[in-house]
This record gives sequence, C-alpha cells and structure tokens, in this order.
Amino acid sequence: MASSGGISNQLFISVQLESPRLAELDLDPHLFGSHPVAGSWDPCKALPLERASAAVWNLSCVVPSQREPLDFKFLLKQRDDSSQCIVEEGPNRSLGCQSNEVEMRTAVFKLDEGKDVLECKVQVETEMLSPFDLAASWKAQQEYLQPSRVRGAHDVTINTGLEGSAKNGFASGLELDLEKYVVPTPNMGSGVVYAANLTENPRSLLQTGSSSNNDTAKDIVYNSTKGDSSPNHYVNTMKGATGGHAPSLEEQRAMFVDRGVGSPNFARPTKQTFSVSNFKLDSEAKDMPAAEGAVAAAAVADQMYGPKEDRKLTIVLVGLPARGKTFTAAKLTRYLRWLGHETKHFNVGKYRRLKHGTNQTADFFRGDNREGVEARNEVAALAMEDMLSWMQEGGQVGIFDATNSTRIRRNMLMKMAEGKCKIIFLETICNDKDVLERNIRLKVQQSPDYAEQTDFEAGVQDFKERLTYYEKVYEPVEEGSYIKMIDMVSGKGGQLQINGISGYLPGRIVFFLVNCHLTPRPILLTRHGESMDNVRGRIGGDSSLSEAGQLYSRKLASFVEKRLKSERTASIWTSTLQRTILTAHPIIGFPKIQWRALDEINAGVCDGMTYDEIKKSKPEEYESRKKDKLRYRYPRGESYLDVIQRLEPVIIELERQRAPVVVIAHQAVLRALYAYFADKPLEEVPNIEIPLHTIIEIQMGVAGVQEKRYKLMDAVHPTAGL
Ligand SMILES: Nc1ncnc2c1ncn2[C@@H]1O[C@H](COP(=O)(O)OP(=O)(O)O)[C@@H](O)[C@H]1O
Ligand SMILES: O=P(O)(O)OC[C@H]1O[C@@](CO)(OP(=O)(O)O)[C@@H](O)[C@@H]1O
Repeated sequence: MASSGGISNQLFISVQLESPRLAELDLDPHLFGSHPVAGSWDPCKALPLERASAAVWNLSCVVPSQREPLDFKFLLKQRDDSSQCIVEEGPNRSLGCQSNEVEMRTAVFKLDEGKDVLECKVQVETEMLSPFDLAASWKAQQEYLQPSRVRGAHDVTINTGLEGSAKNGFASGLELDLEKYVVPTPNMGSGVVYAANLTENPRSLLQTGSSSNNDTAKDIVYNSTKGDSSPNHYVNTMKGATGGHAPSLEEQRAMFVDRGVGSPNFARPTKQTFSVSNFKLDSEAKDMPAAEGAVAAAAVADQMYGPKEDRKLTIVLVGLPARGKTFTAAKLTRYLRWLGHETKHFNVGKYRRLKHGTNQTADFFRGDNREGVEARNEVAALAMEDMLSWMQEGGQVGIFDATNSTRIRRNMLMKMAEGKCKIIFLETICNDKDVLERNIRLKVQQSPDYAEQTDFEAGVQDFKERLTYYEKVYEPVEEGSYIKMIDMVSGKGGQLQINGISGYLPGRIVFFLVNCHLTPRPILLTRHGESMDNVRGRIGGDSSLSEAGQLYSRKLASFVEKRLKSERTASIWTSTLQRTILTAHPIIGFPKIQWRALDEINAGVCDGMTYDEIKKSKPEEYESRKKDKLRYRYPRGESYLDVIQRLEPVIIELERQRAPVVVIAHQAVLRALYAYFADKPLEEVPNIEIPLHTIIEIQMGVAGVQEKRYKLMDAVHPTAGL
C-alpha cells in the first residue's frame, strides 16, 4: 500500500453518467458495489449521483487503497419510489485499486420489462491521492465555489443531495434541541481556564516563604491529604479555574515516556546523565526507547553524538503583552508532553503575583521605574533558576514565558543557561489592531491581575497604559536562534520567520507552530456505532454494525446535520475499518476522508479474541498488558505509544483545519486524540473513558479549548478493556 508519512493513500473515484432521458423518466442514477463505501451490493445503500447539468450526473468518492479490485454497477431508482431499482445490464465494472485508470463503457438499462432500452454515456476515472490532497481540493472548492482539481482530480462530493436520511428510511428521531443530549464532561469542563494559572508553581518562592502577600498565595493551597510537602503538591485553585484541571500530583509526577526525540532520558526522568558507555550497559528493555522506528533512531543519534546542552531545550517567549505568548506556550507544552517529552511551562507573571501581589498598577511596569524593573528581573531570575534546577533533575524542555522584551533581560537568561541548555527565542508579533483589542479585553477578563478590578473599562485602560510602557523599551529579537510568529492569527499575510534553527525537536516545534491558528471551530470526536464484535466482546477485527450501531449512525447523521448546519464546510474523517465507514455512511453533504492512521490499535496475535480468551490462552500477555497498558505492545501488533506516534499527523492536520471536523474512530485512537486536547498525562491515556454513542465536542477557541459531550443513546455492551 502506498503511504506517505504514515498516512495511507486513497483511491479517488470520479464518475460521470450522461443521458438526457434520465430526467424525463424521473430516474435517479446510483452506484453500488463490493466495498462498504459503495453499499456492499445493497441497493438501499447505493450512492446517489449528483445532478451537474440537465443531462449529466456526477459522483466522486474515496475508498482506501486495497488489494481487492472494487466491483460496481450503476442502478436507477424511481424518484418517487426508491424501492424500484433497475440495475445496469452486463458484467460488473471493476477497478484495480492501485493505479490511475479511465473507463468509458456505456451503461445499458432495460426499462419497461425490456421493451425500452436506455443507454447512458459513462466516464469513470480513478486516481491515487493522499488525504491532504483531498482536503485541499475540498477547501479550494468551498473557497472559490467552483469545481477545482487537485493534481488533475475532481472535487470530493459524497452523499450530496437532499434525499438521504428521510428517503432511505434513515429517520433518526433526534430531538430538535441538541442541548437535550448534553451530558457532564468528566475532564476538561466547559469553562476556559487562563493558561497562566496552570503553569508551574514557583517552588523557590513557596519553599523560602518569601511571598509578601496575598491573593495568589491564598489561592495556592497545600494539598495535605497526600501527605507530601514537596512544592509539586500544591493544587492551584485560582479564581477562574472553572472546571479546568490544575496539574495534579500524578500529572506532575507522570512518568513521561521519552519517545526519544532530542533528549537524554529514554524511559523515565532520572538524574543519570547519558553517555555512550552507559547507553551500552543500561540497555535493558526498560531503558530503551518506548517507541521504535525513526523517532527512536533520532534519539539514539542525539544521545550518542549531541553535546549535553543541546539535549535540553528552553523556549524563551518574547513579545509585548497580549500577543498570545502564554497561549502559545501552553499549547506547545501540551503538544510536547503528548509526544512524550517532559515539558514544563514557567510563567514569570505567576512568580510576580506571588512575590509582589496582584494589584500592581501600570506604573509598576514603567521602564524608568527602577524598583519595578529590578523586581521584575528578580522574579524572572527566580523562575529561570527553578526551570534550570528542574532540568538538572531530568526535565527536557522548559518553556519560559514572560515578555523578555529587552536585550538586557534576554542576555541575563542566556548567561544563566550557558552550558545547561540550548535557548530558542519564540517571539510573537501582532500588528492587527482588531486582534489586539480583542486580546486586551480577554486578558483583563482572565488575568488574576484584574480579578479585583470591578470596573472593567478601568482595567482595560490600565492594561493599555502598561502596554505603552512596554512598547517604549521593546527590542525585537535579532540575536541567537529564534522563531518569529508574525501576525499568524489575523489571517492577513501572517508568517513564521526562523533563524539558526536546527535539530529534530526544534524542527518539529516549527512545524507545529506553522500549522496552529486561532480560527474558532468545533472538532467532534466519536466512536463508531456499536459493532458486531463489540456485541460479542471481541477486540479488533473489521466487523459491521449491530442494530444499535446502525441506529447510532442515523442519529449521528442527524446530529451532524443539525450541529453543522450553519457551517460553510466541514469534513468527516473515518478510519479504513468498516465500522467507522458505515457509521459515517448516512451523513450527507460533507466530504469523507479515510485515514489509515485512525485505524484501531492493532491487537496483533490477539486480534479477534475476547479479553477472557486472552486471559486463558495467553496469561502472560494478559498480565503484561495489565501491568503497563501504555507501553505494552501486542505481539505483532501495537502499543498505545505506537498509536500516539502514528496519530501525530492527524493532530497536526486537526490543528491546521479551519473548518469543523468530525472524527469517527475507535476507542484506543480516541483516547490518544482526546488526551492531546484535554492535556492528559500519557499514563492515563489507556484508561480514559470514551463511551460508545457519545459525541465529544472539542471547541477550539480564542481563549483555549473547551469540551461538551452529547450522549445520543445508551451503549448496550460496554467495551472498555482489561
Ligand atoms: N500568535 C498570536 N498573535 C496574537 N494573538 C494571539 C496569538 N496567539 C494567541 N493569541 C490570542 O491572544 C490572547 C491573549 O494571549 P496571552 O497568551 O494571554 O498573551 P500574552 O501572554 O502575550 O500577554 C489569547 O487568548 C489568544 O486569543
Ligand atoms: O485498549 P483497550 O482498553 O483494550 O481498548 C481498545 C479496544 O477497544 C475496542 C473495543 O473493545 O475498540 P473498537 O470499539 O473500535 O472495536 C477493541 O477493538 C480495541 O482493541
């Protein structure tokens, strides 16, 4: 199978059927065939062609590249009675699924019990395309509202037309008001938490008790129930944290599995340093990279050849206030943690608030207020010290979040980091007045600095004054290695400039940032409808849907239609397994894209077995998985870590998309995707609850990520494993 970067190519099929008589006879052409996408030879599930002009009907669809040829035929349905089908004469049409082809055989239909013959001109083209090509093609069509072609192929137009649900007996009985289906969210909560509140707690300040105040100190409570007095045991209950999670003990302690990218710790944080000799000596299984392939290979190379300071990385944010520094820092932290890098976000503002209180007026930030400048430099140095100590204890990537807007400040940081870690400056620049105005208002709403300001407009005024003081002394970065994000969110000619960036991890960071944006849109995550294997308690496989699963597919179609009715465009992503394709089938009007990367965790030799059968016939496998479900790899199959690795392109593409996306996938895969959005530690991934017949809506917004859940129906057979 052809693939690029872990994404399998797809066979794009474009069909045209032409006859002036079809419309006269009130006949609608359809296509049905051997693949589930084409209805598995079930005339009820045949794909309708869309009328392009008086005599021409079109259909484009996508099937995964496969070994078996795709057999199909045309059939005609009477417009007012779709149960009356006329199948075309002659042998099945057959498409080899690996190449580009064109077929032109005329379709012949016998009408009126053979007394009349209808001939239609047919053109069938196939082409191998990547999911990216397809998404680009769809986007182009939406933007220009005219047919576009990507590498010569037509647009993706699947299940278009207004028949569909009601006509095919797909009525779902869904309530008009979707709010009726909302259920509580167990994790993220529906409120947005100001990202700075979730950053590292200032251990130097808390340990020495040098806090002079205040609200912030009051809000950081010692979690005595855990009986541990280390600074990591402070639970943040800051104002505004409505349902978001402060890093828990487990999260902070989470055994981050190094997926081996540019860091010295292979299996867990440890004070040991790495050398070629201890690499050889300590190469027992547990010290080896948890993931294999290119990622691990890059890590081995880095570990063996890279100078020590290159293996620790600090991203130092630079920029005027309200330029999205904290927002970007939090997002990058989440991404790197999800990939398995031990990453921490240090926010100097949090240190300032703890040491100097939350009620500082703009005056405190004046460039000629010597006391103010010294106080700010002092807390920056404290945060940097904390970060460097943490790195010495095994941390890999530190994100240092402050304005750092003068050269003197940056020089101080570089000096402190010398010989300890590599520094990359990440400068966020925004010149768009509208975006700035929105950002300023968001900051005054969210920042603990204004929590006690009852007059909102007075807060805005004070913040604007603070901004002008910063502007007076601001020196854009021209030194060292840097990434500049310039007007990336305004949608008007934004760009990313980079200087002196090298190495695997910095490269990934650049790629991630270039794909991020702020366009609000929902991402809907759902498992497929209940499958026959779910009913039998069998894992893996490629079974079709149970009756309950089919009902869910219809409810989901109705939900998508209602939820996305005001959207200009959206896309439906499925895996290449038929339970997700069948679940997507009733959805009309949106392109559907199959991703191999969304296929369920490969259970290898256990595929098709029940958990009980595994326990009885492979007790050692059962026990190993129970002990370490995250790292356990099924023999000839995959581990959760493998799944996360192959999902990275999916995450990047979800970040890049500006339109809503509906992801119909599987339990393990959705656990991994959800963990990214909910910032869950890797150790928790294999046990995250992803119930059947429930939609998890992730709202990507200007203030961060929010979650909402809709339960459309009960799951009959629970399918959580081991
Ligand atoms: N690259 C960016 N450019 C401009 N605004 C951004 C960017 N990224 C995020 N934002 C927006 O800026 C708002 C304020 O961001 P924040 O991170 O608190 O600012 P800062 O830390 O720079 O003071 C965010 O809520 C977000 O909507
Ligand atoms: O990792 P565990 O908890 O076993 O969950 C993953 C399992 O979920 C299942 C259901 O048991 O997913 P799916 O519903 O997509 O079929 C299995 O196929 C898969 O092996």
